[in-house]
Amino acid sequence: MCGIVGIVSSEPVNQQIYDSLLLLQHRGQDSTGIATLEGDFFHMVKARGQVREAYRTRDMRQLAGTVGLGHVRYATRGNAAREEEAQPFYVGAPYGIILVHNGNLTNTRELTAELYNVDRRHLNTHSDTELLLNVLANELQAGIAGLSLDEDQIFDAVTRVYERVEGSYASIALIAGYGLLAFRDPFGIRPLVLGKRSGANGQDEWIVASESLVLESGGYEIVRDVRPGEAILITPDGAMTSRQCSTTSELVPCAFEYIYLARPDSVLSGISVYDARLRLGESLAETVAQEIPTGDIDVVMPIPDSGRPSAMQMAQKLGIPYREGFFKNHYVGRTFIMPGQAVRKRSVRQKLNAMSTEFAGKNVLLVDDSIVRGTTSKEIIEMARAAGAASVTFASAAPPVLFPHVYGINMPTRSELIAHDRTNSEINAAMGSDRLVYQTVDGMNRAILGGQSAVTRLEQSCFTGEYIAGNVDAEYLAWVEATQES
Ligand SMILES: O=P(O)(O)OC[C@H]1O[C@H](OP(=O)(O)OP(=O)(O)O)[C@H](O)[C@@H]1O
Ligand SMILES: NC(=O)CC[C@H](N)C(=O)O
Ligand SMILES: [Mg+2]
Repeated sequence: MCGIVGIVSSEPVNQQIYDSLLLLQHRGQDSTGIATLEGDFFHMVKARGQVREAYRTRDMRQLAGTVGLGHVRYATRGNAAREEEAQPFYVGAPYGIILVHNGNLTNTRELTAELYNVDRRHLNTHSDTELLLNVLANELQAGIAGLSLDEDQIFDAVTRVYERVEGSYASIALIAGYGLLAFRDPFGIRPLVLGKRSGANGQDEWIVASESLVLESGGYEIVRDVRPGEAILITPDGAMTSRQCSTTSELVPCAFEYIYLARPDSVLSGISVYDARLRLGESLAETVAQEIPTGDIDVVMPIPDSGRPSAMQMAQKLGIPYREGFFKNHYVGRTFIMPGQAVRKRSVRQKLNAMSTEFAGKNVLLVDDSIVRGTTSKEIIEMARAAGAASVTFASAAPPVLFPHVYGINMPTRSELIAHDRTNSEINAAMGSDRLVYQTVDGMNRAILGGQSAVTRLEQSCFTGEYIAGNVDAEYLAWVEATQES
């Protein structure tokens, strides 16, 4: 999961893109980049770290132009620390293309070989985004008849990208001289939302971004989600056209967006993230009520931040007081998306502090959105006990994470998942809790999909092991595990 944004405006876009990236920071903390198109020229600034520390005033001044895009990275392929892998990526031919990508490609080995052996293209990193850009460039090049490029040629090139590339990819590109191109993989695994507003001169101004909250904050009307398998082309003067470029498509958005990744105030594929989290809490409360006798729990407590909506709803449903016992240092950032286990472990302690007065002598029910490696929960349970809790029950609003996630969330190896190959009581023992309750897969589906009909199924491979896109088999998973860099 990364955050992406692209804007076509009647005014300079540098500040708007910066502001949008700040709003998407929760989707990636490794590196960030902004590119703008001024006439036929691109300007680009990329840096490691978070948005606030990455850009200087002189960088912002350099980013002239009324069309642009930006990225915050959470690495899933390649190396989080390598600055050359920060996005956007650029190729000089044909025309000059700059691209950002949220997602993860699954046929990178095949694409790497084809790009070298057949297309004669040089790759300078291990990033799958560089592959995606080169496939797009190659297909654009293949479709050129004369000197210039037209709409049909661009859309046809995207159709060929869909035929060659597997995995998940919500993507935005700038093509020098032509404008902005956005496309979303045929399953729409990662989110992409389209918005519009009227500029000071009456020109239509457009935005495409990972999450709807960016559109609302910029004063854009939410037009719709970019459809799975669709491409959208916007010229610098604000003319928008779209085409369904994939012959097959079905919207199957990633369940983990609703559980953890997205901000609660976003609506993705027509489903409010906040409402989904409330419903996850409601469904989890039903399981808790079946497994734990009433009166055994004194208080329900959330693990901030993402566990909060589910915990609130659980407390209400169970009729047990809701209390906040852990307080968060907001300057630490999200722990799960940090690269490397040592830094993740250290950061949990720096980030959360247990307030003894809330724990002393109490039987607490701690609620988190998910347990992945168990880094957060182990530390937290220890902290709750040290603060005087009489007993600690832990509840996860997501089902056990049993399988690697290969579509844009960095949980690639089975051995690092605390639930892998363990029974519930073994996980409970490994975490150090007195009792452990998980959401069921059915409960999760009902909760996230509840109350709407546009989405009928979710990408939920990390819970079920069923991979919808690409040829993800045992051999592939073993290869991913063996080549994981960060
Ligand atoms: O089992 P683990 O491997 O520890 O991963 C799961 C934890 O990581 C996330 O928190 P994070 O600190 O990233 O973000 P948050 O502040 O939004 O909860 C998530 O909310 C869980 O608390
Ligand atoms: N989380 C993502 O969307 C990552 C994008 C891309 N796979 C990278 O590693 O840079
Ligand atoms: Mg958390």
